[in-house]
Amino acid sequence: MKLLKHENEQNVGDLKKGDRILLVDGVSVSFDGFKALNNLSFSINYGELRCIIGANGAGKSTMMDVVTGKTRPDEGHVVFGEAVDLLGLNEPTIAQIGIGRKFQKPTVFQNNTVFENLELAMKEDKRFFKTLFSKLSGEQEDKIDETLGLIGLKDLVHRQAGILSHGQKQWLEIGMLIMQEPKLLLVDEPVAGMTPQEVENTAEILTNLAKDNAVVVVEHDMEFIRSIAKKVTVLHEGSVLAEGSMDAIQNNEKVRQVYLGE
Ligand SMILES: Nc1ncnc2c1ncn2[C@@H]1O[C@H](COP(=O)(O)OP(=O)(O)OP(=O)(O)O)[C@@H](O)[C@H]1O
Repeated sequence: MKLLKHENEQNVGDLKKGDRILLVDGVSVSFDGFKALNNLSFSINYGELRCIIGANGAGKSTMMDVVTGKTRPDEGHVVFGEAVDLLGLNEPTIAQIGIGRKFQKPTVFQNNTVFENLELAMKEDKRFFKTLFSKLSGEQEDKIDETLGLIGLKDLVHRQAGILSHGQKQWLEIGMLIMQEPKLLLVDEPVAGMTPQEVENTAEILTNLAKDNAVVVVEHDMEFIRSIAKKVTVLHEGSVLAEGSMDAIQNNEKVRQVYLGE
C-alpha cells in the first residue's frame, strides 16, 4: 500500500473513471465480542454504481458507519482515493472531503421550498463576509438548476418540501447530498416504500449520478438491484461472500447455500 497522506493534505485529488475511490481492507468491528465485520475487504472505483446486498445483520450498516467515521474498526484500513486514510479523520471531515451518506428516512426541511432545501444544503464558503452579503452566484444557481434536472424536480422547484410525495422527498434529499459535491455517495435502501414508477425514476437518478461520482447502494429490493446493478457485492456475517454480476451472484453456489439453503 502507498504511504498515506498527512491530515493537512486530505484531498482525494482528480479522479478518472476506473480509478479506485474507496478501499476497505481487512476491516473488523466487534461489539461485545461479536464480530459485526470480520476481515471485510472490497474496493469501489470512480464512476461505478455498486450494489451491496446481504441478509439482516450481515454488516451493511456497520460498513457504512466505518467508512463515514461513525464507528472505528478494531483492525484494518479504509482509504479514500489513492492515499487519504479515513480512519484518521472524524465524521464532519470525512463528509467535507467528499463522502456523502443518505439514510433511509428522508430528512428534508418540510417548511422550505425545494429550491431552498437545495440552497441550504449547498457546500458553503463559511468566511464571514461571504455569509454576511450572501447572494447566490451564477455558478451556484447553475449548480442548483443542474441538480434539479438530475433529480427530476424542476417543475416543483417552488413547492414546499412538506407536500412532496415520499419518492420526491427521497430525490430531494439525494439532491441535497449532491449540493455538497461528494465524490462518493453511500445510499441506504433508497426505494423502500416507493411506487413502481418512483422505483424506476430512482434507478435512473442513481445511474446518472454514478457517471460523475461513485455510488454505493445498499438495498433489499432485488428487482431494483437487477435493474441498476453492474456489480454486486454480497455480505454475509461481516465478510464478502461473493462479488460479480447479478447473474453470477444468483448462480453462485455459496450464495445459494446461504440464501436458499440449497
Ligand atoms: N452498536 C451495536 N452494538 C451491538 N451490536 C451491534 C451494534 N450495531 C450492530 N450490531 C450488530 O452487528 C451485526 C451487523 O449489523 P448491521 O446493522 O451492520 O447489519 P445490516 O447488514 O445493516 O442489517 P440490516 O439489513 O438489518 O440493516 C448485527 O448482528 C447487529 O445486531
